[in-house]
Amino acid sequence: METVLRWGLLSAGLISHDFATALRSLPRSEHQIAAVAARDLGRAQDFARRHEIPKSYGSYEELMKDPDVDVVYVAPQHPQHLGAVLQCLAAGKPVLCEKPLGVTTAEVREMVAAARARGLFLMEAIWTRFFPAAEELRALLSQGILGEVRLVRVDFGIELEQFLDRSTDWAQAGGGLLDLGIYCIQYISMVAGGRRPEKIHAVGLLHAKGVDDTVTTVLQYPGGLQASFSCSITTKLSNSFTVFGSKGEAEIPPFMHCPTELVVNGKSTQFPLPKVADTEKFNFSNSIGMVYEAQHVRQCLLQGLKESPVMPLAESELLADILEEARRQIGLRFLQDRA
Ligand SMILES: NC(=O)C1=CN([C@@H]2O[C@H](COP(=O)(O)OP(=O)(O)OC[C@H]3O[C@@H](n4cnc5c(N)ncnc54)[C@H](OP(=O)(O)O)[C@@H]3O)[C@@H](O)[C@H]2O)C=CC1
Ligand SMILES: O=C1OC[C@@H](O)[C@H](O)[C@H]1O
Repeated sequence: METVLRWGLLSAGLISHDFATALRSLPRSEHQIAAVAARDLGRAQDFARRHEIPKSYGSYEELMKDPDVDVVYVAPQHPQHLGAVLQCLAAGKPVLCEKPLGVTTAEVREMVAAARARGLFLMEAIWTRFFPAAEELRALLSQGILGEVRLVRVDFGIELEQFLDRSTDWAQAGGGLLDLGIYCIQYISMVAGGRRPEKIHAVGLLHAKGVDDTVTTVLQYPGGLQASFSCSITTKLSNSFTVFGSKGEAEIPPFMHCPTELVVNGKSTQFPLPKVADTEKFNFSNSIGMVYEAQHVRQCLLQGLKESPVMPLAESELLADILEEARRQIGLRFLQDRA
């Protein structure tokens, strides 16, 4: 593969706009956007004009056949990830798919198996892990700076119901767990070294529209590590993440899902975002930070990797398992859940 990575974007939606804006801030010798596809050609064309993308398609399938696309960024809403990812893999394209990779564990395992069967790269876009603050925390944990890690607390609550229709759309697998809770679980799993919890207990309030409104879950890992998280689409929470160990504590303040600060035993270190022109507007907080995951994907592909060592496929499966068990315990089922 040439050193320039040519992206194809599936969807002309909100996060796809942010990702395109972030990609355009990177050196063109390393990242270019070759094409965008949307269900509606007109919207794809408008998006392409906005982002100076040479090609636009009115169907995802057309983009997947484009030989000028090296990797596909899958960014429709949750329920559309499965079909798009499987089609991309069948077309021989490596994939970066937005979180959550799938709505159910069965969906995630189907995508993982397809990627492995075809020997193609697949990564769930848990962009948080690629921020310098998160990388620094991983390094400190591996050095044992906090001693034996004993307890993790994290929460993610935003009043999404007030401005994001999909957050309360049951048919689109809305709610807090899949959209926001996944960020909490990925931090807990990162601290736990990707190990499987031995106990999961979830309590939850369901929203009038049938999705999860606010959920609190506790987990226990072999060896005694305990973790708790809360997520909400109706209540603003602290949106911070804290790890307590036998020798100290580390905290990532809000917004922990796109971190620019790490506090270790009271000492703060800032990790400023890359500079971007004031004229560039984003739909979500700190989206310029999507450059980190894009650069990671390029490095993985240049090295011929089939999955990310930082966000491995087995861990995407584990995140899906934890999400599904929490949903089961609070009585939340989606269309995609098998009988
Ligand atoms: N990493 C991050 O920080 C963020 C990640 N995300 C993730 O990205 C994904 C998209 O979120 P967001 O951009 O806010 O979503 P949008 O509401 O912008 O929808 C994205 C696209 O999904 C497709 N779509 C929407 N509704 C339907 C439907 N009913 N049936 C079929 N397709 C539909 C459309 O694709 P088309 O354009 O082709 O018509 C739409 O443009 C989610 O999975 C979310 O978890 C979202 C926000 C932040
Ligand atoms: O990934 C996300 O991060 C920020 C939230 O506002 C958004 O709904 C979610 O999809």
